[in-house]
Amino acid sequence: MSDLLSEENSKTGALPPELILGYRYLLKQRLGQGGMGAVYLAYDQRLDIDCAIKEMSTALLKTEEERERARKSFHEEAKLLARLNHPNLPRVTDHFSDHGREYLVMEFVPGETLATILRNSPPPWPVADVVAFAEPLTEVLHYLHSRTPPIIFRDLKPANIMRTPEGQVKLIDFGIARLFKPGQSQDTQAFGTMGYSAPEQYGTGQTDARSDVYALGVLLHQLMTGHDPIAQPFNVPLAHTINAAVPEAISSVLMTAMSHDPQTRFASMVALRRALSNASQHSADVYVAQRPGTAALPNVGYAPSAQMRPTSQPYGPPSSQPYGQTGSQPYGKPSSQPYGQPSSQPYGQTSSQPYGPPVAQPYAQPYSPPPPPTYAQPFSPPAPPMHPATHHLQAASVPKAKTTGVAQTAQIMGFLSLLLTISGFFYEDMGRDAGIFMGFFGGFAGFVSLIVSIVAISLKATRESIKGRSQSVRGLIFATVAMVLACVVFAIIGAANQY
Ligand SMILES: Nc1ncnc2c1ncn2[C@@H]1O[C@H](COP(=O)(O)OP(=O)(O)OP(=O)(O)O)[C@@H](O)[C@H]1O
Repeated sequence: MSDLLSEENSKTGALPPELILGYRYLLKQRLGQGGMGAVYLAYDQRLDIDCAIKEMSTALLKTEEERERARKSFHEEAKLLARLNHPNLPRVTDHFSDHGREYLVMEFVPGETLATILRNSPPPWPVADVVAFAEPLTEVLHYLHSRTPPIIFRDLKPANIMRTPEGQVKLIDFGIARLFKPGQSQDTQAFGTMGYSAPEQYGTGQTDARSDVYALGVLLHQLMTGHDPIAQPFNVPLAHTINAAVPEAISSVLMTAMSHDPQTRFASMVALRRALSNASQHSADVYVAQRPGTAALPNVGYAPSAQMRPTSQPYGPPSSQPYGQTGSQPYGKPSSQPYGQPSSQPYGQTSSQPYGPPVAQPYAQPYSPPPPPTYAQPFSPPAPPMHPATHHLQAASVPKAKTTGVAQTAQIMGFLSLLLTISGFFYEDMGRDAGIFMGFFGGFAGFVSLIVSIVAISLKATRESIKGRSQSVRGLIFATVAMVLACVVFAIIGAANQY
């Protein structure tokens, strides 16, 4: 034991269960192991709750000066992280040093990493689910970018995103471990994962919010197409050329996000989110066409599905990450491990492994590469985010004419009835009888369009189409106003008649 904790021992992740760290945290099991450190599930004896503890060692750093600098930066960054408060980030609650190692204590996030989810439910996922999944990510990244000073995540990838059984998404790795990697402590030096990280992270360029925009673009592209970004970093084909179910408008948004030149990317998460939302609204009819056939992972964005519920683990809350399959890659190096293949360096293959043998990962649905992509337009200047003419490319087979047709009729009828009723107000010019006729006819037409609007809203396909929904609601409003105005016209004409 003393050997495991000796300051010379650079190995992390070897602490046994039942060990008490910092006079407070009872170790339960190891959750993951990366290049620079390990993460444990522990029990906080003071607060009576589970927590996750990240362990990092300074032993790889050569000089005492470097080690001291890393320790100092670690405690400074830990304090910065402790000030963060966002539902999509685990709370950082403590940090301490013990036997030459540094520890960061944070909220334990039950559930699975996106890397694990992808192995069990390989992409492509339904476009609408990916857009829903992107929402909390854009929110939390915007939160980080709007801190003072801004926090750039810089290593957004499936292994650093967790999803709780309730469907909540959390970013888990702030890259604090880079401080313990020789030569990686400066912002200007390479830090990230090849394939996901923006080109400027590997050159002399300074990273900013747009570097995270790039990584999110890559991730969403992977979820919508199944294309492995690690295979050919910085050369991602247009999403709709790999998966025809991706509307061109969304494909174009992703291309803008993944532009090589940060200047031509979306400037912020807010801009990316807005563009995605616009593109998906305009493609709403396309979604209706896609969803029945492509629901590979229903409700992946928020609601827990049986597929994603963690299996029970010997120690308390579940970890679906078997030992040795961290899914994370050393920073700055291209990965040689595509998703869906087990790690080539599993822990626990020897009997001396403190945590027992590794759990076999069920690779029931191994990653199958997408059809050979066409690199027809790799990184040509991004097209404008929306192409209205192409939004209906996939919609030929949708019962669109019927559904949005009803909604459209409701809207037009409602509007006409409103015009008729309003013209009743001009009875003095038209004559009393014409005014009564307009009021009566407008009110009656309003009543009919009210019924048509209610029918439109009750149709499932209309409800699923954003355009259909808004048309029916407009029809409903026009019709109601027309009926109310018709009553007003009668009242006015009636009153004028008495005098
Ligand atoms: N707060 C947390 N709650 C639950 N599990 C966590 C938490 N943080 C990390 N984990 C688990 O530990 C694994 C490794 O975590 P993390 O990504 O922070 O370390 P790493 O891959 O070693 O990172 P680094 O890139 O910093 O070396 C994750 O894949 C996840 O399964």
